[in-house]
Amino acid sequence: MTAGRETHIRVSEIFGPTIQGEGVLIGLPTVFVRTGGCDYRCSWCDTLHAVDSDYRDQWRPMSADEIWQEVTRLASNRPLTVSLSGGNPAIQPLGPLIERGHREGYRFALETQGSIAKDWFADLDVLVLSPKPPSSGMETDWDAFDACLRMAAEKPQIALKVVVFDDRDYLYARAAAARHPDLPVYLQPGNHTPPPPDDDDAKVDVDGIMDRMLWLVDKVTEDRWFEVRVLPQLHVLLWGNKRGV
Ligand SMILES: C[S@@+](CC[C@H](N)C(=O)[O-])C[C@H]1O[C@@H](n2cnc3c(N)ncnc32)[C@H](O)[C@@H]1O
Ligand SMILES: Nc1nc2[nH]cc(C(=O)O)c2c(=O)[nH]1
Ligand code: SF4
Ligand SMILES: [Mg+2]
Repeated sequence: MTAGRETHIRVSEIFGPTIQGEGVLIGLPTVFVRTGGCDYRCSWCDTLHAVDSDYRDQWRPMSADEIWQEVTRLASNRPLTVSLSGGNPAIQPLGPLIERGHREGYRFALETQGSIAKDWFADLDVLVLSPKPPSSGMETDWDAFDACLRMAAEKPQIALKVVVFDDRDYLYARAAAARHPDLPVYLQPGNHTPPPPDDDDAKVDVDGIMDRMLWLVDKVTEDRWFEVRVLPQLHVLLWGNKRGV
């Protein structure tokens, strides 16, 4: 691998401004930089076009400079929060991009499952850690997760976000929250109708997601779990399974 390639970031898509549809920054205008490639393969992943290597030919190695030009063009040079997602963006060398954006007054939030720790996590403004519950088919490596927290070194704002499909997932979320009593926790009802990567118009069962949302609200209130927040994926309610929003 050449030195140049090591500094390049594999990008699946850059889009926005839109609003952040999930978790701690919900509703906030943002531009997304979605990287390509993931060390996980969750059974219900809604972003397979940035995970499955079948879509590799759609991912482009870009320099921090090239990405920055596109972000600032989309934002009309008005500083905003940039959301880094994927795939697993922690695989990519994002440090120089964050440094560049900070110099121009932008903020950075990152979404990752917590399986890979990077020293540049400490430069983020917001770190969203989204460990994966049993329904995903993935196993959580809590040592790796703890390494992510150590790398963040209490500098960014940190939130836990757990997708919940069923009772086992809910119990997993409770255990994850108990393990990290100082972190704010967001529960997100799973979308059981994630898009096949090639079908932008794939229908979403919004009623089904709302049923799961209501079930989750019942669970937390019955359990007197009063520190948690329960939020649907707002962008899915607004735009369904459409890509790039
Ligand atoms: C596509 S992932 C990319 C970032 C990173 N790989 C992660 O999982 O945190 C962004 C967020 O979408 C969530 N997500 C993925 N598929 C979903 C689905 N079918 N329903 C609800 N949330 C989903 C993930 O759990 C994660 O919190
Ligand atoms: N609007 C909007 N909000 C989001 N929050 C997390 C997203 C993601 O796919 O990581 C996402 C996304 O794709 N769009
Ligand atoms: S970790 Fe995130 S991007 Fe990777 S497969 Fe799971 S939900 Fe999709
Ligand atoms: Mg998404």
